[in-house]
Amino acid sequence: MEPLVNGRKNGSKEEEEEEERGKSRQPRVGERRTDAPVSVSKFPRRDPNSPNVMSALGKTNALSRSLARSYATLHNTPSSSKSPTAIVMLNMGGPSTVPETHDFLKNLFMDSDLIPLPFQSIIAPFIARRRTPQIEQQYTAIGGGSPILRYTEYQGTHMAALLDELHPETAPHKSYVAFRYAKPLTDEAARQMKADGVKRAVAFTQYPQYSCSTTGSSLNELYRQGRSGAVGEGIEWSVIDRWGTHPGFVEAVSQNIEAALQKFPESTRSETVLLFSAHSLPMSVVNRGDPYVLEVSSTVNAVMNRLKNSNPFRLVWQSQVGPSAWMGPQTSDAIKGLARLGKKQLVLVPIAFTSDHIETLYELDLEYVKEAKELGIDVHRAESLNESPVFIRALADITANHLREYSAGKIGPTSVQMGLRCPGCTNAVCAQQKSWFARGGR
Ligand SMILES: C=CC1=C(C)c2cc3[nH]c(cc4nc(cc5[nH]c(cc1n2)c(C)c5CCC(=O)O)C(CCC(=O)O)=C4C)c(C)c3C=C
Ligand code: FES
Ligand SMILES: [Fe+2]
Repeated sequence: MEPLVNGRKNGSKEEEEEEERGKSRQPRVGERRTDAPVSVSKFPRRDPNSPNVMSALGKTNALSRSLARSYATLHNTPSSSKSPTAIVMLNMGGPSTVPETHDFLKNLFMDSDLIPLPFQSIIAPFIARRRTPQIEQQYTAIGGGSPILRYTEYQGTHMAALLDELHPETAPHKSYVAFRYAKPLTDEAARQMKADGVKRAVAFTQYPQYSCSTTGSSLNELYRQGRSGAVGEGIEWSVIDRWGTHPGFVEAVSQNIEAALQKFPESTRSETVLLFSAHSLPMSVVNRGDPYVLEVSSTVNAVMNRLKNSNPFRLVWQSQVGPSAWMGPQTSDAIKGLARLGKKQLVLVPIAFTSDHIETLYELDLEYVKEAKELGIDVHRAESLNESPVFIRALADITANHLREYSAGKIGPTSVQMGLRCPGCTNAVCAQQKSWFARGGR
């Protein structure tokens, strides 16, 4: 981002003209819009000739100014004395620095919602210790840690700034990061919310597609914290539990795919295979009735519709851990298979995670891209959503719609789909969590 002066850039004539022109166009991230409800058309299509999404959207002085206008909110300091509406960004997190890797892995292997192990409290620390050197080496290779916290904070603060304008009735809004395995953990977010005197909170999963091993685990933890009073008393909770086919999210992903496709010669571009890659799930979880595989497939379908099926595609699965059976085909095997079938051009598309992390920066960029190149394939990866203004606008749109419909009594605290447990679920906490949130956290 460009440097800001007192939260606002020095105004130039060019900027003023841009502002004047802007009165007749769609608002950009952080810009005020009071005349109409948020709609799909506000997720602008990118210019296929421009090099990246930011410039296509006009990463202009006006955008910098509009972001600057929200500077106080960026630092998450609600300006009024009214307690903020909390938007709790749920995600797994990652070690921000290499030495945090062990604690991250220990928390991860201790989570029986993710990996149920016999004698978990004894075996989990042992596995975490054994796995730490290899994973530390991967975080070192991607620059010394996971960027998930940096991106989640960026996305959350910018989303909250937009929300103040899109839904002033519940302003001020403040985003809180609640990671499941890395700092800031859910209890840290709870402490901050309690200190801020929060009375209304939205649990907003940052996994677009629902899995009981990801969003479900985060909600179980939030339920434990909420029930214990750690977040404060008398909070009214609601949940945004999935949004894998939201038009703004689909648009943001599609724009990044289009940008990657531009890197291929026009004459052969349409032959490029789009390989959507999502974190795999153990077959035991799939067969329990977990909705993730179906929901990731729905995202892919929506993206391909938005791209007017311009290219052949497959959905493949990466990052399986351990010896048990996982959802396939594995990304690595799919690349080898496509090479064998004579495919020469490939775009790898991360589809189940919204910011860069070890799977994109290490597994896709360092392992699979290298592997594909060695097999004679020209390969590019679609960028992760990271700081995409189209994506941040989508986050704000999802939340504003949720708050609006909830206030109007059109929806309850949880989605209809969230009420249904997996047919094979034997986890009592899932039942307690779902009914606690369905009562608005009471
Ligand atoms: C949608 C995303 C993810 C699903 C679904 C998911 C399921 C899942 N994961 C494991 C085990 C591990 N995952 C690990 C890292 C990791 N997982 C995801 C996302 C999903 N996991 C991400 C984004 C990351 C990396 C975080 C980062 O900062 O980069 C790890 C640790 C790394 C390693 O040891 O390989 C494990 C272990 C299971 C068992 C599972 C489904 C049950
Ligand atoms: S495992 Fe899916 S609801 Fe419990
Ligand atoms: Fe994982």
